[in-house]
Amino acid sequence: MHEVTKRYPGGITAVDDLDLRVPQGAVFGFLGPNGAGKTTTMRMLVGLVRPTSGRVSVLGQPPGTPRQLARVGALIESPTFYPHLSGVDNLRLAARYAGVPDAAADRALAEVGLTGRARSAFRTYSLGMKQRLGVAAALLKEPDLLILDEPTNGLDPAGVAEMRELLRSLRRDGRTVLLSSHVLGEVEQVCDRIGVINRGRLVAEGSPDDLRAVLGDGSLLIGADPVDQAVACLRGHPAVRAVEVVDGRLRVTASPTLAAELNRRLVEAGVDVTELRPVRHSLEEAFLELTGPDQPVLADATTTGGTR
Ligand SMILES: Nc1ncnc2c1ncn2[C@@H]1O[C@H](COP(=O)(O)OP(=O)(O)OP(=O)(O)O)[C@@H](O)[C@H]1O
Repeated sequence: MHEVTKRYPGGITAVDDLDLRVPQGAVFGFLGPNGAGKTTTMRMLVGLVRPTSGRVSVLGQPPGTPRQLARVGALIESPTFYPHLSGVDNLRLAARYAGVPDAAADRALAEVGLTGRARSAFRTYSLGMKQRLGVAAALLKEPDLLILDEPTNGLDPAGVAEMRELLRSLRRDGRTVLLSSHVLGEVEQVCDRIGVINRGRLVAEGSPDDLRAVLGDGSLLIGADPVDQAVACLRGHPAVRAVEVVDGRLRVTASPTLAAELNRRLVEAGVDVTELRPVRHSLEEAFLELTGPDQPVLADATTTGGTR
């Protein structure tokens, strides 16, 4: 999508000049706090909401057309399943509705790991199983793009773990998935790329490592003897922003890529280095920084070869 803005009647700008490209074969995490504009964006991708301005193209086609919808599987609203019917019967109904053979229901159930409970009534499913059945419904048409809006929302830790495993297997199968979440650890663990959205704007985009990197230095933990001499030596280095002593070790605010150089300097200064390891930003820290009140705009949404 290119320069897409959505203003709702009443004046709320839910999406603000958004550029987004999802590379084919990637699991793309769309991360943002509540109200950031994720659902609105996803609804625009399947033609449920019309953008106020800008261009949306999904798999090379405008959203919401029958040809486009045939290639996209979406779990945006909770799907309605009949509580008294089994998982497989619910899916077979959905398959008929989608115009695909019954066998697609069995295949999709296997893909989400529900074959063992296929014949149990939907009402007996845990929330996590219900959610995975929703993903199975979205997979019925063997879509080229799968859109999942907050698939882990409301799940208990076991349900979250199962969903994570499912997302990993979709990734292994080479499926293109756009997934929204505010569950940071989940996105970090299953996504190849992450776009962070805040107040309708893309504030950062890249791999989980890219996101940590753009947030600056990170730090290094160094065990050194004598400590005072090590502190004096490192404070003199132009790329070191701060040195603190924590529990007898040095916490050095500097890029982890400087590890070898700092080690050499210390040794040359006659300091024994007993330990040296990078302390990386967690994605959570990155996310909170990016979605805080004074967040920088770091988006580089110009990746090539996109699905849209
Ligand atoms: N139909 C609507 N009419 C008016 N305002 C809306 C409508 N739908 C969403 N909004 C507003 O647009 C903004 C973005 O909402 P959206 O649901 O897209 O965000 P979100 O990132 O998906 O958040 P959440 O995680 O809470 O669902 C919010 O301020 C929301 O109140």
